[in-house]
Amino acid sequence: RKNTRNASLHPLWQSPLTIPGGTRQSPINIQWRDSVYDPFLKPLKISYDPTTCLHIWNNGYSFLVEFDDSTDRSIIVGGPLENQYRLKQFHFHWGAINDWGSEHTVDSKFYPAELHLVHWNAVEYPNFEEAVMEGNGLAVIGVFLKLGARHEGLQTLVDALPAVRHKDTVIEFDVFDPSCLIPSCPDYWTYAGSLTTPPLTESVTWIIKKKPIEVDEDQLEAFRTLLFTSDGEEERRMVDNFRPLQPLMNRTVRSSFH
Ligand SMILES: NS(=O)(=O)c1ccc(B(O)O)cc1
Ligand SMILES: [Zn+2]
Repeated sequence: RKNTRNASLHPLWQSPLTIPGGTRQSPINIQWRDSVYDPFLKPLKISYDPTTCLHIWNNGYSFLVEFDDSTDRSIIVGGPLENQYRLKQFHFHWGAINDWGSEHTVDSKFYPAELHLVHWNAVEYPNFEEAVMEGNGLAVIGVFLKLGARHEGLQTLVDALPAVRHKDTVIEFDVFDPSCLIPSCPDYWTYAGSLTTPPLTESVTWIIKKKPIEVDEDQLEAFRTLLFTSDGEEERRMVDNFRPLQPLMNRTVRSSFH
């Protein structure tokens, strides 16, 4: 029988690789020499309250650490942002092997994994679901992970992963300060983009940190022990949960540094 599968569907998400009519899709390759230094970009100010941490869960795409976003206790402000944004969750994307795994690339180089800290514009919108639909609704900080020294802050997450091995499992996670996962170097790139998993809405101001954090092989391997599948289903290892690169189209990537 002719393969009638739609070749442009991404195997992982059974969704279009590109949004028809999409002009600001993510992820993209960041060509360092094409990025434009913007002297008006402010430093990004990050203030998280570790007690807003709620739980870790496996949603079948990644594992997410979710936060209480009912108040302004965990927020970011400044950088390219006109308002302050509330932290809702963070999660990762990674590969089956260390040669790939990140969603964004820098000069076409993949990192073995990428952290996304997802925030929404609580000044202009009543909740996350509304903000997801708006061009300035979300701000996601991207942090690259590279193979190196063991990351003690990440280890507390890694130790919890066996409890969320299957899709739709969740465990309580009372105190965690995600700023330990963000490099102290203030340098970042920023551009207008989208969510990288469905609903792929073009509502994200991306803030990609120039410096990666270091994690060790065992910590990356721990990510790869997670499953896309629910308990009782045939096991499929959660790896390569990153979206293919999307066209830059009519966008400029700005840098906060020379
Ligand atoms: N991978 S991502 O940070 O672009 C992202 C964030 C949130 C959601 B979502 O809440 O559906 C989807 C993708
Ligand atoms: Zn993501």
